[in-house]
Amino acid sequence: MQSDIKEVLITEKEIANKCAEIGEQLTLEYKDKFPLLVGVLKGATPFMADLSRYIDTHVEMDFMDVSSYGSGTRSSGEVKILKDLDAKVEGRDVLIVEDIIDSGLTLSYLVDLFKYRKANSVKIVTLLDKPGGRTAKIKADIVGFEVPNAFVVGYGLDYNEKYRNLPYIGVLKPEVYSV
Ligand SMILES: O=P(O)(O)OC[C@H]1O[C@H](OP(=O)(O)OP(=O)(O)O)[C@H](O)[C@@H]1O
Ligand SMILES: Nc1nc2[nH]cnc2c(=O)[nH]1
Repeated sequence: MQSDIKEVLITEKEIANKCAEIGEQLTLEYKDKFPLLVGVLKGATPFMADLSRYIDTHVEMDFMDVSSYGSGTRSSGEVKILKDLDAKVEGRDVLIVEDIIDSGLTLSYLVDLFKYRKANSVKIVTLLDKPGGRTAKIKADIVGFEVPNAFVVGYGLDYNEKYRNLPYIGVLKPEVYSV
């Protein structure tokens, strides 16, 4: 698997340090608020797992599966709910935990949905931000790293369901992409 990687953009150590730093910030921000952490499946699972262990206050953890990507590297532009939350959102301080904001379509859909469901507050933490890919008007409250306008894989992010289990973020060799 690792021989398919052209370049490592963010190392395992850099990700771990960032999770600790953001976790500390969230601990202060959500002290005594019992926020609802919403992990967006499947890509955000490693970040949700690692980040949550650095938040030293009570949180509720739930997951939602929405998809705007079919197979490959292009957004279909249409967001579908594949799995909804178990938790009720009304009155809650919601923190959406994402692996990446690219076009912004997934997150702008989720923010609107949680506001419609009467959340007390809706914030976004994303490990990666790709501002060059943006089509929707959306900004994360907390960003781990900015990445260039290239398709990245690893640490939850896939290419055709592979590479999610890479411990770092990287870019694939061109010959790996199917045409
Ligand atoms: O800003 P956007 O252009 O909407 O892209 C971001 C979304 O795309 C990826 O999810 P994907 O739909 O590929 O599902 P996955 O996490 O299950 O791979 C990623 O995990 C984000 O949720
Ligand atoms: N794997 C992966 N999924 C994405 N979804 C939106 N942008 C990306 C990206 O760069 N890589």
